[in-house]
Amino acid sequence: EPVQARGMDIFGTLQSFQAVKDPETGTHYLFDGTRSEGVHTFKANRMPENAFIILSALLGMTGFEVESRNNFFYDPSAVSAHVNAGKVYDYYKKVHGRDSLDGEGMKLVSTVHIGSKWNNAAWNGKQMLYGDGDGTRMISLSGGLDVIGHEMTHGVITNTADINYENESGAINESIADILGAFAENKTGEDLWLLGEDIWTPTTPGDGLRSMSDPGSVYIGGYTESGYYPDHYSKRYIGELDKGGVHINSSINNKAAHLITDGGTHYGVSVTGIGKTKAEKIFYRALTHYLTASSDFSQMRQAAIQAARDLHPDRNGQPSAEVNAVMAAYDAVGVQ
Ligand SMILES: CCCCC[C@H](S)C(=O)N[C@@H](Cc1ccccc1)C(=O)N[C@@H](C)C(=O)O
Ligand SMILES: [Zn+2]
Repeated sequence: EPVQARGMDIFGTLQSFQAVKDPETGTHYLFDGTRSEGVHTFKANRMPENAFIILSALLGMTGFEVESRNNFFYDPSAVSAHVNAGKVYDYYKKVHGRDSLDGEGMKLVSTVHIGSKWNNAAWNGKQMLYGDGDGTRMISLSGGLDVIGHEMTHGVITNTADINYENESGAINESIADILGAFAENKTGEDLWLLGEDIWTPTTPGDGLRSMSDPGSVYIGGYTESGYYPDHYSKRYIGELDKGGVHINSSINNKAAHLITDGGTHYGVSVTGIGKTKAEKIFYRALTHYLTASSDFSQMRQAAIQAARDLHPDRNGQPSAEVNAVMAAYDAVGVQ
């Protein structure tokens, strides 16, 4: 039956959350039945990540129940994954009126300790998977609320536009995961626009895996001519690596989202920001009403403009400030 349980998250913060107790054995499980069909968090058995990703997708393998003693859970990665999944569930419910990833309350399944020192997290079409990080480049990825928002947004994408995961479509897929993941984390200031800042390079503060506000400030190595993430369509990566640069070119659309929200002048184009509350609804509506599996950057622009027009109609034949911000932002990053 449902019980209030406690445990330490990866930052050593005591968390209190929903779990269940097996009346026969008295064992507790990381299952929160208060959010639709539930939030269930498991641990893997150090199986290599590629094997686990495939087998869990094919066979529905989820790993093992997380053990506890006297209703206290001692696995910080699992506690972080469990608590953060609940927070992202609440974000989609409260802000977008969406009941879980499929809109019908589907169970949220996460498994932590995937692979060994794996510096990544994934969505395998059915559940979220989190690595522990190698301790230097990354720490347990389930500690990043924007990471969990990113992976769960892939779940929303699967159940809506189901955007392809390569080339321009893949970059849009990745960018929507970053945008709604960052908005779910709902930080303020520059931290809103950094991805993975809480679990990235524990000894270096203020950095992240990607920056939405200034993509070109983050070094990515030899993928691009400059060695930095692109912040304009003319600088996009064209090649085979990273499935055609899905984690590279996503920065172009991320920058558009930053400009729509906060405004700014980018390559001489000025945008008047409209704020997070409007921006997140425009991107959610673009995803759920206009994007498709093969959407490219140009179609992302059109989808965002149409979503903005739906939510903020023209007046006297003139586009609203919101529609103008979307058009200007895509002009600024060179997407027509
Ligand atoms: C092997 C399967 C790889 C799946 C890639 C997943 S969806 C992904 O994009 N993961 C994010 C994790 C993340 C998210 C936000 C902040 C930090 C890290 C990601 O960006 N992965 C990078 C490291 C990559 O796969 O290149
Ligand atoms: Zn992703």
